[in-house]
Order: sequence, then structure tokens, then C-alpha cells
Amino acid sequence: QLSPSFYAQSCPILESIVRSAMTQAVAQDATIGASMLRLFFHDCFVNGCDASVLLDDTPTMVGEKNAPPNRNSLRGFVLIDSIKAQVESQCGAVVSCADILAIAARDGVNLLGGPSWVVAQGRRDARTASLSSAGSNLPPATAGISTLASMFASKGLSLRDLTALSGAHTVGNARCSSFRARIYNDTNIDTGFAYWRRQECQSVGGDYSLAPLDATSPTIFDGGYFQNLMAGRGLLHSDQELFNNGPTDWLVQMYGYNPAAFAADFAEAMVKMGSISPLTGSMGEIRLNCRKIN
Ligand code: HEM
Ligand SMILES: [Ca+2]
Repeated sequence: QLSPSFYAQSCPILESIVRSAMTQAVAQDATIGASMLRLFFHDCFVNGCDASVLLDDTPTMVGEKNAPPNRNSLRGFVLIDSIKAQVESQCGAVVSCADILAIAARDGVNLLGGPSWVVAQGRRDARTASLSSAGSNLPPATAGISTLASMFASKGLSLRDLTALSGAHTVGNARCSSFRARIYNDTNIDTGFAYWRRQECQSVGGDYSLAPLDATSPTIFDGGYFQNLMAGRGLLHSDQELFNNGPTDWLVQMYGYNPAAFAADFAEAMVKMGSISPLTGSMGEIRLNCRKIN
């Protein structure tokens, strides 16, 4: 059972440590806010929010970091290490990496201009991670609306949650390899946008060249993403699937025209995503180093 006052006795300073570290980090590099948010998503969707995504591979355990959706793509591990070290120095061995990630993701969103919400706490850290579960639980950029809907439904998340949470793509970047097929092959794409993106993403090679998921305001957590979708300017195939004459078109329109509705629904959906099968009580452990089990 997660609770907002879980660390009230054992680590009352926790939230202010995370907030000030995130404030500094975002001031230096705004994209780190997006990276924390994505780390949390990739944590929660794979065996629940248990910091499994933070575990380094070992000779006996190949974890999630090198799964295809994560490899050479997830960022922000060094910042988590630094926050965890500060938390450990103030409150030894009581705060989980999973909770730190949940708070850091919330602060990243809020510092980029997005909503805030209360983060329920008390998650514990996994002792295992698996490459194959990362591969099977994380949606690929090539997914269509029915795959997206069913992958989110399997986590207890509705079409409304799917659409609101995808609004996370109002910040951050994607590699050419993630959107190449979209800009060369899709037909439901704005022609000028496709042409523009092809300049930096050739049909062969340059896989690591980055483009903003929301070209209009890549470091501002706003409704720009939904306005792009309405104009056929979704960067990922999966993004444009949310506005492609299907069941979520109306939600995209609502969020595009009413950013306050997006902010409210996003916050609500993040709380739901953050409560996907946590380890509680005496399950798992409180890791001392987020990269390895104790
Ligand atoms: C709906 C299904 C989703 C798919 C198919 C998807 C896919 C992707 C892909 C392919 C990238 C670019 C990765 C790269 O090229 O290196 C990306 C980036 C990102 N995703 Fe998603 N995503 C989805 C949902 C979400 C959700 C629910 C969140 C958070 C709530 C999220 C947050 C982000 C962020 C913030 C970035 C940018 C990361 C950065 O700049 O470091 N995504 N996503
Ligand atoms: Ca934006």
C-alpha cells in the first residue's frame, strides 16, 4: 500500500533533496527532465515500478538496460546515482530507488512547465530484471492503435490514459532509427514536415541523429504535441496513430484545444502508472546503489 507520507518519519527531507537536484539538472540541460520521465515509464511498464530499469547487467543477469527499446536510448542514470547518493547521506538505507525515480519524473515534468501531483511512496526495489520482459512489455514506435490500446489495457490503463500519457512526447527527442520508417513510408504525414525531418535523417545511416518529438516546443511541457498530431506532424508512427480517424481522435482534439484538461489528465494518469504492481512490505529490498542489488 503506497502512501504520500511513507517517509514522513524516516526521511522528511526526501522530496526537497530530489527537487533541488532536479532543479539544478534541468537548468543545465532541459532534456534531462524528459529523460527522467521516460525512465519512469520504462520502469513501471516492466514488472511494475520497482527500479528494475536501473539495474546494470551482471555476468549472471542480463537486465533491461540492453533490451532493444532501451539500449543506447535511455538516459539519466548518472543523475539518479547522484540523487540517490545525496538521499543516502541524509537518510541511510530507507528510501527506494523506485520512489526516487517516481519523484524525479514528477519534478522533471513540473520544472518544464507541466503539472504537479502527489507521489504516493513506499515502493521497494526489485532484485531481478529481465531483458525479455522489457522487450515484451514496452510498446514499439511501429505499434498501431490496437496494439497500443491492448498494451496499456494490460497495465490497467484506458485509452484516455494512453492518450494523456503519450503527451509526454511534448518533450524530449527521438533517434532517426525510431522515426525513419514514418518519415519515408507513412502517408498520414504532413508533407512539409516529412521533408524537413528527412534532411537530418537519411534513408540509410545516421541512426543516432536526434529530432524533437514536439518540434514546436521541445523543452516545454505543453499541449504542442496534440496540436502537432492534428496537423499530421507526429514524429513517431505510434504518435500519429492517436489521431488517425480512430477512437482517440476526440481526446487529441480536446487536449490540443484545452491544455488544462491535458495537464489534469496527465497528472491523474501518472499516478495510475506509478501504482502499477509495486513491491511493498517486505518484498524486494531498499537498494543502496540503484545499479545493483544489495
Ligand atoms: C504509447 C506508447 C509509446 C511509445 C511507442 C513510445 C516510444 C518512444 C520512442 C521510440 C522514443 C524515442 C527513443 C529513441 O529514439 O531513443 C520515445 C521517447 C520518449 N518517450 Fe515515449 N513512447 C510511448 C509512451 C510514452 C509514455 C507513456 C511516456 C511517459 C509517460 C513516454 C515518455 C517519453 C519521453 C519523455 C521521451 C524522450 C526521452 C528523452 O528525450 O530522453 N513515452 N518514446
Ligand atoms: Ca512541448
